[in-house]
Amino acid sequence: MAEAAKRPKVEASSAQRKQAGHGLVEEDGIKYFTGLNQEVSSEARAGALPQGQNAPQQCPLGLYAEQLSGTAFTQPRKENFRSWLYRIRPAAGHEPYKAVDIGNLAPSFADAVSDPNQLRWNPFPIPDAPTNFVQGLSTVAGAGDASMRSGTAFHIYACNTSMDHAALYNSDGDFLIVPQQGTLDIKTEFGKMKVAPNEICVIQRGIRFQVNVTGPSRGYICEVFSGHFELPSLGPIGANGLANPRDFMTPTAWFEDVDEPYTVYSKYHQRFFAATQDHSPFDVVAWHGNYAPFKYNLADFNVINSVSFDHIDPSIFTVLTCPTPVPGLALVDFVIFPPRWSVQEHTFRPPYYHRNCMSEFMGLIHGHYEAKAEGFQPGGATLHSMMTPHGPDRQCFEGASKAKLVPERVAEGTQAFMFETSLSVKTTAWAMTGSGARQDKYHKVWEGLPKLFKA
Ligand SMILES: O=C(O)Cc1cc(O)ccc1O
Ligand SMILES: [Fe+2]
Repeated sequence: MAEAAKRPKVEASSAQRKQAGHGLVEEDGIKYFTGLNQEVSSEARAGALPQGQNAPQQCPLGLYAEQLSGTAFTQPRKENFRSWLYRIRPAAGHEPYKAVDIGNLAPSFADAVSDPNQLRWNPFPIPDAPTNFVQGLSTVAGAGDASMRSGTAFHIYACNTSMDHAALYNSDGDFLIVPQQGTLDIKTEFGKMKVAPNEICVIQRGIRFQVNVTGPSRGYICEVFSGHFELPSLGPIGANGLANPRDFMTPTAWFEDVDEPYTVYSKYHQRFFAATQDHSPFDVVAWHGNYAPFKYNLADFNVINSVSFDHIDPSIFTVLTCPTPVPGLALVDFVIFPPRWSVQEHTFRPPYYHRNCMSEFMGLIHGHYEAKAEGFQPGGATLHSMMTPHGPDRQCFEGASKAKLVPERVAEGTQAFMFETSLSVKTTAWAMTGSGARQDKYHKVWEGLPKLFKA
């Protein structure tokens, strides 16, 4: 069999994805809708959704109707996101929220660290002591202010314990979660999602969710304080390519009717608050709308690149973008560096040396990043802030400037990614010292690049 034919197209759980009736697929025993931000309806009990109206005087099956708005009521129709939830009890029924001191969130970037240096971190440590997803959240970098709905934050989660009888919702923005180690079994108000390394998920503002793990688990989170992630426009690429809409998967309704104490955490102004209630918040029996979490397998990304010469800008690998009101300017682009063929002629093929008016935060899910010989490891990170010069290290430059330019598979068994923001980010004390993961000699990778100039 030819090499290419042997190479699996999809990794991990997507390999088992099956059609499961009209507009649905099934994976790991969970049914999902396919598509992105579509208007859908889902019932975990037949007859639970009212027909012809959202708020009947009495809802079917004795449920309460509740609207969850992801955009202002008045935003234009094609950007208007909201869902109607039909639940056993409304979300409003809980004891008062009290501030709790857990995790390492940065409540503000005003006093965070300004550092224009190239920054790199070893794999962030996963604690040995029992730590759940909420307790294991730490902010690395960011800019802006959640209360002004303006900005972004990059976090690491590192945990080993499930969120038993607990849920979290984020008032500050949307989470794009990138697992690096350990599969996440996520319960949400909209249903369940299983998200393995090399998959990502987006859980939008306000949605209650619970993260369950089976062992040491780590990953990256990009939080956006405004807007929502969407597919990039394809321009002259045409109607298909990059991340295709049908590969996005949204949970179908699932609920638990559990009258036991639950803690609900609220992330509000980048701080945690906790409230108790006497029942599970995962009591949504049916829902309809277009505001719902989703997941995506990065192995489904259709890679497009130069087949003639030169290194194409990494925007060609954009999976999702969170736009600003300025056309073409992202608050954050989520970009990957997937396995692919490299065929460019008379070209220095790795990333070029560059200085960017965007800030580039990179992580590695698995494998080895093409622009760095060593030192950038899975579970670690780099930050090249606005106008911070960077590019291939010396070893990579020397190899690639002399390499024989045959067609070559690059980044095989690898998945690096980038959160690229138009903001100028600051780092946190946790990132710079508390985590113990920062490499203080990173700048040395560019040391000794020889003078090749021939006058
Ligand atoms: O800096 C990086 O490694 C990311 C990156 C990759 C690339 O191919 C071109 C530009 C760029 O910023
Ligand atoms: Fe870069």
